[in-house]
Amino acid sequence: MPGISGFSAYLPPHRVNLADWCDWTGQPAGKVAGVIGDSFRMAGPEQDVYALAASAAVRLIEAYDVDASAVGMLVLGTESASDNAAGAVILRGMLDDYLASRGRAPLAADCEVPEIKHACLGGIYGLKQALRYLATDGAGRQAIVVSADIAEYARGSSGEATQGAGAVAMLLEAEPRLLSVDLGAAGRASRYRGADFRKPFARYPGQRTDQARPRDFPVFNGRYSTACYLDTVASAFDDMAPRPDAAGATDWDAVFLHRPYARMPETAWAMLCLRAWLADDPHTLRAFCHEVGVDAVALAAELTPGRDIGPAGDIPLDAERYPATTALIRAWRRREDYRDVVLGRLGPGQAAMRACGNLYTGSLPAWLAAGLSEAAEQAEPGPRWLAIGYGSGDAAEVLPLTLVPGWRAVAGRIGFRAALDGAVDLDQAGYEALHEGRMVNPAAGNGAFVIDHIGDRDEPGHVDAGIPRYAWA
Ligand SMILES: CC(C)(COP(=O)([O-])OP(=O)([O-])OC[C@H]1O[C@@H](n2cnc3c(N)ncnc32)[C@H](O)[C@@H]1OP(=O)([O-])[O-])[C@@H](O)C(=O)NCCC(=O)NCCSC(=O)C[C@@](C)(O)CC(=O)[O-]
Repeated sequence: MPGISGFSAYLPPHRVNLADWCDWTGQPAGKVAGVIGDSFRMAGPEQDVYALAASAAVRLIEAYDVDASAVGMLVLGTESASDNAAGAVILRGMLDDYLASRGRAPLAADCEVPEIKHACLGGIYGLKQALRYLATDGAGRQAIVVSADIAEYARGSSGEATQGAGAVAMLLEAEPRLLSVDLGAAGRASRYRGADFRKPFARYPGQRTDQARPRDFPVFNGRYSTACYLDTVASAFDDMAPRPDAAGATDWDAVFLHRPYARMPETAWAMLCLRAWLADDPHTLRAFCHEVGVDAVALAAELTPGRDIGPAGDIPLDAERYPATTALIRAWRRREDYRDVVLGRLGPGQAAMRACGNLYTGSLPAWLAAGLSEAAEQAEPGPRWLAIGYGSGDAAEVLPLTLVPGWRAVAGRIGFRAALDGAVDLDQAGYEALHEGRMVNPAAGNGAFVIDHIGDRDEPGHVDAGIPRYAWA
């Protein structure tokens, strides 16, 4: 069964500490630390998403001594594309230049180079495409999948604390050295709803200039998007074929979910656990509902995926959309068994992830990489892992994974903690400057791609206006 043989991560050095950000903005530090995390990274104007992606891919090639000529597919999953023609081929160009500068062979001439977009799910869709390639016409080859994004929200919006930037590259093989991926047992779901989270161009073709937005930041209904996440993840979970080695619906050794901020995966997993509890032992769940004053019938209705979650709008989950579920989860958090059943099953690597922010497509691969790095230092982690990807718009994928024999030595090469090193903390002026696309001290470099210059020629025979040229610095 094909799967994952390596991970590498690249995060740009500019860092915003959320405690500082709370001081600058007057947001409640206790809530932000409890719900969101510790910090996030920002790309400087000298780095676009292709520079981030190539920086992660170079780390992968070096860490796993990849023979680029054996790579038959290079996929880029991103929702931060700055070129609407092609994307992964730009990444390919940077990798070929890097390899040539070291006297090494370029990527194979027959390497496929798709860029895939579906909000935060593009990298997981890319992973599935590459696994199918390895299982069919790409037999005997390797594939690289890079998930890279720059997650920015307008200042003053509810998403501002959940920004981030970075890239995670994965090496895939038919005989994986870290995790096999059981595509045959995977679950998936998608549906079209109203405006949960979109990124229309700042000025839509044909739109009047005075109606244009200043930047193409996301247009989103934050709290509505959390309800979409919960509902579609539950649908994809139900779509998963039962595995013979999984005793119960939630009987996994470690679960990893798309992680826009710390609390979101916890709530989603707690809800999936409640559904399993309702199916396996409705009597004790009803008794618990009674004890804490939650309507058990309303709870059962809320736990059924695919129901009408109402129109988009800024309503908290505990108001009209999931009142019984959130009340019960809050009560469950105070019980001892919540620690084992819910928190104890969420994957390792969470402390490292609190420092990352939302990496959009890179968020779930980063958690897997952080989890493997941390698990490699633990006694004997259980082998049955589950990855749950989600992308607004909205769609979810559930992938059963298995740690393969010998994974520990290979996980030691991921070095996720090292990828977090070298951060440069921003002050308020620096944060605001970067957010507005102005240069503060260029912090990239020391082994990363940067934009060297942007072409400006627009004459016959010499047209490169707007096309970035990159340098390895
Ligand atoms: C998601 C929101 C709206 C959350 O914004 P918010 O203001 O934190 O929302 P809230 O008021 O509903 O509170 C959330 C939690 O904070 C708790 N809380 C309240 N007060 C306190 C306090 N004093 N101390 C401690 N905790 C406190 C509150 O009780 C609740 O916890 P719960 O018990 O329900 O889990 C915001 O972060 C946002 O707009 N984010 C951007 C959108 C987003 O991340 N959506 C997530 C789902 S969609 C997704 O993941 C896809 C995405 C975004 O990554 C994009 C893509 O796919 O491309």
